[in-house]
Amino acid sequence: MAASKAAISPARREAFRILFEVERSGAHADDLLRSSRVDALSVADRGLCTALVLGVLRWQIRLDGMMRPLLAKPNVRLDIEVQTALRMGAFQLLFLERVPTHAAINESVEICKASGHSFAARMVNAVLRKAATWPKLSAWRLPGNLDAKALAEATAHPAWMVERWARFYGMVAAREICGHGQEQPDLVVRVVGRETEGDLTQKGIQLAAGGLLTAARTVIEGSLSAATLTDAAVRIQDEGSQLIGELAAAAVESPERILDCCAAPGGKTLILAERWPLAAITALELHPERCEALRRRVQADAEAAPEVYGWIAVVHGDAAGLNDAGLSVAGLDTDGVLEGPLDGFDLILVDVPCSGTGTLGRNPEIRHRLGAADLVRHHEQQCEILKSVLTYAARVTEPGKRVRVVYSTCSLEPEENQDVVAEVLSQVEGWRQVSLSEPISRMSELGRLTGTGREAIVQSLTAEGAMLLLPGMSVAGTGRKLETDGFFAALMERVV
Ligand SMILES: C[S@@+](CC[C@H](N)C(=O)[O-])C[C@H]1O[C@@H](n2cnc3c(N)ncnc32)[C@H](O)[C@@H]1O
Repeated sequence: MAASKAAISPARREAFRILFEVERSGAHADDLLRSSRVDALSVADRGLCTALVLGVLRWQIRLDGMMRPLLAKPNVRLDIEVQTALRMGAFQLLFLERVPTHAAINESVEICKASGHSFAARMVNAVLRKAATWPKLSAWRLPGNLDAKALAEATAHPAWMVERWARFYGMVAAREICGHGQEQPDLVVRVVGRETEGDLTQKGIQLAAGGLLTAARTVIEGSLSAATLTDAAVRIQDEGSQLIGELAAAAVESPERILDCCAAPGGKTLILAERWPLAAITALELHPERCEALRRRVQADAEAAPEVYGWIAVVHGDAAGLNDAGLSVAGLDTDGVLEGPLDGFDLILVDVPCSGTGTLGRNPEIRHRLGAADLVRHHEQQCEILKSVLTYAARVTEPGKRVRVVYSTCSLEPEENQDVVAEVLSQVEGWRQVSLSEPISRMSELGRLTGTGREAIVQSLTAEGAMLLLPGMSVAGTGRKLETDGFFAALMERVV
């Protein structure tokens, strides 16, 4: 329910609306923060709104744990509106140095009333007055010597998640992952076209070199509104995600036909197009709305930077059903520019839907929704997609022709990563896993990796030659930490 009283500042009103929606409908905060409503706020209000939304979601487990004992009935589930007003108030009191105590408390009380929950206003007021006496957490530092459960509590992560990371990757890595999950990730962009960096500087946006990739830029000053993004052909995309696109692009020396199997919103499709403007790219997406949005995006980007786009066909279809249905112009809803049959691919990217546990800094709400049982569901869906793609690719490719497939996720969970690759390779004939070292060397030779980028990737290679980027990890010999989301990529090829 919207909170609309004038006594509530626009930033807090919008933050409340987004947090309510995230909790009620399962929407992603990141999507809602990029809406035109947020764009319409002043720069300062946009900053406060973003800090409130992401901060509350990051610290929610800890905030709830601190406030629960103050409630008359600590185990009763509060209405979302009341719970959200409490979380917003407590977050401001504990983490935001420049928000006056009275503003944090009074506006939370007003939000509670304006959302139709006047009966809870006194309780919200009393709990937040108590919270105002607690020591600030804004200079938060992780204490040493924590076990996984204590680490989870200190960093507001679910214990089951942290216990798994500690088991798979060790306590040092678990600490780094959790620490990264509590920080605001860098805003990273990819600037496409020739004069756009200069355009951005004129608009007050300052960029610095990327950490891993020479084509990436970190925004160090200024605010990117939707208008800036459209005008300047600049795309917001985490560097880890850009890296997967770059790795896929470097997996085959000179691909002519590329299939991007799970393509929307299109970040990696557009990198493939940028790197191989002469290749015919088919971007497949299951969900009609996401497919339509991708089609519009491809069109807009091609108009903004025509020199880097060749042939991209956006196709609505199911990667898990490829082997039965195949890809055909007639059977699928295409953008009408297809020529010839959709087969004979030499490069395929399978960027499957996943739990997203590598992206908790950017998408903090994932930790509140995901359960251990969801990993089983993801694993089954991922195996189904990869198996369908490998079987289909082998069937439609001429004998003797090499096909390479990059499988990727933004998950840190073995069930979604190497377990999927191993299980599917044990079920299909004629495919093997190969090391990513060759595409990495190619990227290095082409000057696409920074020194830190090369170190980070080499350090992240598994025994099978897959890559697992753990967010927050220290990059050996550079004194730097990995600032990107976590990603997994594995390369497979058809045995010829
Ligand atoms: C991780 S996202 C892909 C991100 C994208 N590659 C990018 O870089 O922007 C996974 C996408 O796969 C789509 N998807 C899910 N199941 C699918 C299926 N069976 N076939 C095709 N696409 C699917 C989802 O709707 C979602 O858009």
